[in-house]
Amino acid sequence: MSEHPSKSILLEEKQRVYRELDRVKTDFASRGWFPGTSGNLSMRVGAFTPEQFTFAVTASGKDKAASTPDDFLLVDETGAACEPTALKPSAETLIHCEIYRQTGCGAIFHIHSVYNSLVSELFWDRRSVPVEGVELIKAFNIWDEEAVIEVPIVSNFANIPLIVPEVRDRLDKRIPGILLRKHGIYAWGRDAFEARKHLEAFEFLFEYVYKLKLVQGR
Ligand SMILES: CSC[C@@H](O)[C@@H](O)C(=O)COP(=O)(O)O
Ligand SMILES: [Zn+2]
Repeated sequence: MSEHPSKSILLEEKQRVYRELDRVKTDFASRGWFPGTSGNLSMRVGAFTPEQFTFAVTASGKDKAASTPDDFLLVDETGAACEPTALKPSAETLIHCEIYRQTGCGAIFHIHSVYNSLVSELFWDRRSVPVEGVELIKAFNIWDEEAVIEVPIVSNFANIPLIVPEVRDRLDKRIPGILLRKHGIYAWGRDAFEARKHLEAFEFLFEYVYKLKLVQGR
């Protein structure tokens, strides 16, 4: 049997990823994107196949505005810790696992915001948020004139494993994000830079969609 990739991950790579996640965490905390300890972040490390991969993820329930040596841990494709640790991975780690498996992306950022929660409920009946012809759609590398996109919304069960099959079924590889109803968004990209760019674009677009609906009164 071949060695799990986590075993060969260099200490330097792990430290580099932890530092990068810490910078993102500090930035998002300053924007108020982690209310009440919500949200979680992850970045992949080492080799990837859909069957076997490793990623660094935020520990569960931490104050995400603080930086401590206990903020992150490495987990495998099943969400289990790769090293002996007292830390608990994010309660939503299995959602990260599924997104990595489906997309092979390099980073996944999850935040709760008022606008992403509002649109996830306003458009729940159609199970997606339509965004029509807004320039920032280009942040998703979609360049069509007056592009129309639909951002998928899935159920928000308290039992996280129940959410995973819905994520698998509804994830649209053209759209680097998925909403959980009245909960928040998962956005991803090939690296931390791209995942952050996508998340910022989603948050802009959700505020736009919500406010447009409000002023149009429909
Ligand atoms: C504290 S409310 C938010 C949580 O229930 C959850 O949705 C969340 O985003 C953070 O969970 P965590 O286990 O810290 O990663
Ligand atoms: Zn959450």
